[in-house]
This record gives sequence, C-alpha cells and structure tokens, in this order.
Amino acid sequence: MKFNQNREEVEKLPVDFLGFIFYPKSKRFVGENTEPGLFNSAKTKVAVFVDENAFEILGLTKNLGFEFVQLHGKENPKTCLLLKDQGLKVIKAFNLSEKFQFEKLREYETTVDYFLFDTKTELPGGSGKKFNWEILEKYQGTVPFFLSGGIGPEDAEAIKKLQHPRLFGIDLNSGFEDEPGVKNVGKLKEFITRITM
Ligand SMILES: O=C(O)c1ccccc1NCC(=O)[C@H](O)[C@H](O)COP(=O)(O)O
Repeated sequence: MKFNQNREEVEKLPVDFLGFIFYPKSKRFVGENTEPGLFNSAKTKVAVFVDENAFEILGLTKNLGFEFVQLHGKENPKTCLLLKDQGLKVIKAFNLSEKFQFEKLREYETTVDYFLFDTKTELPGGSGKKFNWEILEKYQGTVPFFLSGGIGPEDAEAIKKLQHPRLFGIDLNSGFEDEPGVKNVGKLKEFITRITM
C-alpha cells in the first residue's frame, strides 16, 4: 500500500506524531484495509477524519489503537466532546483566511485538546496552500494549536521566528512528499535539522 511504502524510514525520524488519513476522498486515504497491527507505530498516531460519524470514529480508533483524532470537517463542539469523553485526544482543524472569526473558536475551548490552523480552500485538507500567518496574532485563546497548510522545506526559518505563545507544533504534509502519501525522508530530515538548530 502506498501509505506504507516508506513507513519504516519515516518512523525513524524525530517527529512526535504520525497522521493517517481516513477520508476516502483524499489522495492520501489509507484504504479500506483496517486490520489491527497495520498501523502499529512507536509514535503517537493521529487518525484524520472529515465529517465522519462519531461512533465510526470510536470503533475505528479503538480497533486500531489510535489515541488522537484530527477533525477536518464541520464537526461541532458536541461531537468533539463526545470523542474527548471517550478518552480520545481531539485536534479540531479550522481553515483560516483573512476573514476568519476567531471568536467562533470559543465554543470549542473546553471540548478539544488542540486546534489545527490550516488554509481555507475548497477541499478540506492537503491543499499545499499557505495562509497569511500574520492573522495568527488575532488568536488569543488558551487552546494550543498546530500550524498547518502548505508548509514546505523553505519555511524553517520563518517558523522559528513565529512567537505565538500557543503554537504547539507544526504539521508537515504535501510540501514533503514525492507523491500523495509518500513522504520524502531527505526533505524531512533537512527541515528538522534546520528548525531545531
Ligand atoms: O492531506 C489530505 O489529503 C487531507 C485530506 C482531507 C483532510 C485532511 C487532510 N490532511 C490533513 C492535514 O492535516 C494536512 O497536513 C493539512 O491539511 C496541510 O496539508 P498541506 O497543505 O498539504 O501541507
């Protein structure tokens, strides 16, 4: 399977999380094969969904041993809380543009563990497009967030300069792929070196 192609090499990288896309319309969809063991990893595994039924999410994450879910659709605070109350760590993605109203995050503050700020595009994720990071200054909430959306090897220095107190992590995707679902380990290693220097 494509998503497993260079899994062993990716596993060895000093990253904290590995994401797996369970959204059938994505080019990175992991496929229908959800045998236990297929997703074994020493890293923290994140299962990514778009508007999936909460009970499907609970079943799948339990069977496959996922601790984190990342929600990229219109999931409401109630759904997030239902998942959180069942012991999952919840990352709720929001697609940002200049018009984004950060006030709308307030109702999620107690129902999720992290936000993920991605770029607003027509499709739900993996667009390879960046948003204007200056708008992050408007985020004054308490929930830590992942920065996402079109991050590429060239961004290491700019990310190091970001000063936001709630910036928790960064999400690397299409900017580090040879093809959808296949990460370029060389690019990732170089980026990690640059950002940690
Ligand atoms: O990557 C996908 O194909 C995807 C599809 C649908 C929902 C989420 C998806 N990815 C999850 C992510 O967190 C991506 O890393 C994020 O959207 C940024 O991707 P990119 O713009 O390629 O850096």
